[in-house]
Amino acid sequence: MKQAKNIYLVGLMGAGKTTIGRQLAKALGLHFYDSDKAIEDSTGVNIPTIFEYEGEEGFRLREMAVIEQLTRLEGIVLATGGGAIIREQNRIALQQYGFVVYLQCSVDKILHRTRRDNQRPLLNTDNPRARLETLYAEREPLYLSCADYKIDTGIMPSKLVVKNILKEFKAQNRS
Ligand SMILES: Nc1ncnc2c1ncn2[C@@H]1O[C@H](COP(=O)(O)OP(=O)(O)OP(=O)(O)O)[C@@H](O)[C@H]1O
Ligand SMILES: O=C(O)C1=C[C@@H](O)[C@@H](O)[C@H](O)C1
Ligand SMILES: [Mg+2]
Repeated sequence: MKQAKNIYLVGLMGAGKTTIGRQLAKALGLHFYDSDKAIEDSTGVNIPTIFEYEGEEGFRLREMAVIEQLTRLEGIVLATGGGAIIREQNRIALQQYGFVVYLQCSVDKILHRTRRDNQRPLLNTDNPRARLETLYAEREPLYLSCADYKIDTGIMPSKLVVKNILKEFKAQNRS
């Protein structure tokens, strides 16, 4: 079993990566990073603007560069962008350097959580439910393929999600 010093969170938009990631980092005394925020900080613009000017492809290239940088750090909790696992290079880096947790969440819950937010360009469509269902179907196998642990964030409070992840992370570090 691997003994990772980092926790990397993967999962769809609104699954809770930022929320859970911050709490995990606090509990473990680790630094928290968010690949979306790192991209925004380095470009000085928000994600919808990057999509507008560079398209999804431009965004994915930036995301890959940021993940390459962040996976060099040791002792961090990293919330990855919802689509980071699309690129094989990212999946390999995440698997290699961290304990990867897939935050699973139903489409219904995600729609509810993201209903008032317009910061997610892929959901700015006439039919966000259909879009999410497609993304879920396409990405679920990829999330699972690189995850060391998965947990459903739609059925329990974030505190309990954090408690379960901490238990698994500590167990893999002991074995
Ligand atoms: N376990 C949970 N139970 C209830 N609500 C939650 C839970 N986890 C997160 N939320 C809520 O869901 C919303 C989305 O969570 P968050 O922003 O952490 O998702 P995310 O995975 O980082 O999304 P993105 O990929 O778009 O950055 C927030 O309003 C948060 O408070
Ligand atoms: O699911 C996705 O592809 C995305 C999720 C967000 O975290 C951002 O990375 C961006 O909006 C794209
Ligand atoms: Mg987030």
